[in-house]
Amino acid sequence: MEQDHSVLQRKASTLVEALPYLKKYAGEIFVVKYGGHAMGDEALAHQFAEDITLLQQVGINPVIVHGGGPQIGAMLKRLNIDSEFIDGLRVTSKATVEVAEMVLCGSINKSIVADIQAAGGRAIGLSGKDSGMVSARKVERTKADPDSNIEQVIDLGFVGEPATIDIKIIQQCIKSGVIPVIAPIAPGIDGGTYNINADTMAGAIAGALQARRFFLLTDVPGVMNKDKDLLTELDANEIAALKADGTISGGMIPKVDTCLMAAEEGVKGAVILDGRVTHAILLEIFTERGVGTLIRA
Ligand SMILES: Nc1ncnc2c1ncn2[C@@H]1O[C@H](COP(=O)(O)OP(=O)(O)O)[C@@H](O)[C@H]1O
Ligand SMILES: CC(=O)N[C@@H](CCC(=O)OP(=O)(O)O)C(=O)O
Repeated sequence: MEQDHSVLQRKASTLVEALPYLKKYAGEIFVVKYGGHAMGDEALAHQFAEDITLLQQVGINPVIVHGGGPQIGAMLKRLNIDSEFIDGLRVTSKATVEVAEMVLCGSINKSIVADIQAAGGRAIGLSGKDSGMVSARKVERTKADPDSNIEQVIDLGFVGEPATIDIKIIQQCIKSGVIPVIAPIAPGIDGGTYNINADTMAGAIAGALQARRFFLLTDVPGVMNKDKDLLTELDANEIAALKADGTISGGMIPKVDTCLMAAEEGVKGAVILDGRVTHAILLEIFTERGVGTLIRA
């Protein structure tokens, strides 16, 4: 019987296509934001861990920052704690931040680490609290009152954004061949614990590390227009217009903002892409056209 070589040939041609990229990226840091919606499926989670391990094996230095919004939401519901979002940020009471820390630094962080270990890689779970990596400042939001038009401060509670980032512990992990897996929880300058949007945390870390690439994995193909067509590239002006007319809303707001900030800080490729697609990261890195939305400064 004649053998069908087509599958092998396809694999070989993909590998040949990938070779120039492997050389180009060897020794570079890639920050990957792994979103709560993208990690819902167990098989995809294992595949994500395998892809990350493969990147490390070919000489790239992956750094993972993860979310877990839906998982925090589910736990809050079980505990009968109400939760609401303003501009993609969870209003965070004292009780909510306790749950966020438990879910992010506990179950989610450890399950990503375990998946990477099972895939043959080495990983360590950290949060902004560990080794003084991140300190947070409280996020301020204002909104104009529709009647008086006077700006009013909205209190989001224990929602923070990175104020300082010390990259030493991340660099030490990379040097030791260990993949850092970072949860978006950090101590405030006031001593409290702050819940940081994972996109914001990831972009700040990508900027501080001067990462070569920054990937935000989510549950949509990228940024889409009103007709649901994928927008393959966006700059700051286009993003401002899409936010102003409401095309970009909710959880997509912190994503585009953090990509812009990372790009402005020197990250060369900030991309929002679909974490539900098989081997999404590999397709983005090792193909000429890539997938998702590339954000330019
Ligand atoms: N213009 C847009 N294009 C794509 N998604 C958008 C857009 N505007 C808002 N979104 C919403 O942003 C969501 C992704 O953000 P989020 O739910 O916070 O994901 P994650 O958990 O991956 O961080 C999408 O599922 C979609 O509902
Ligand atoms: C302040 C804030 O909104 N924090 C987020 C942190 C987790 C997160 O960002 O998770 P995803 O990336 O899965 O959305 C939250 O509480 O949901």
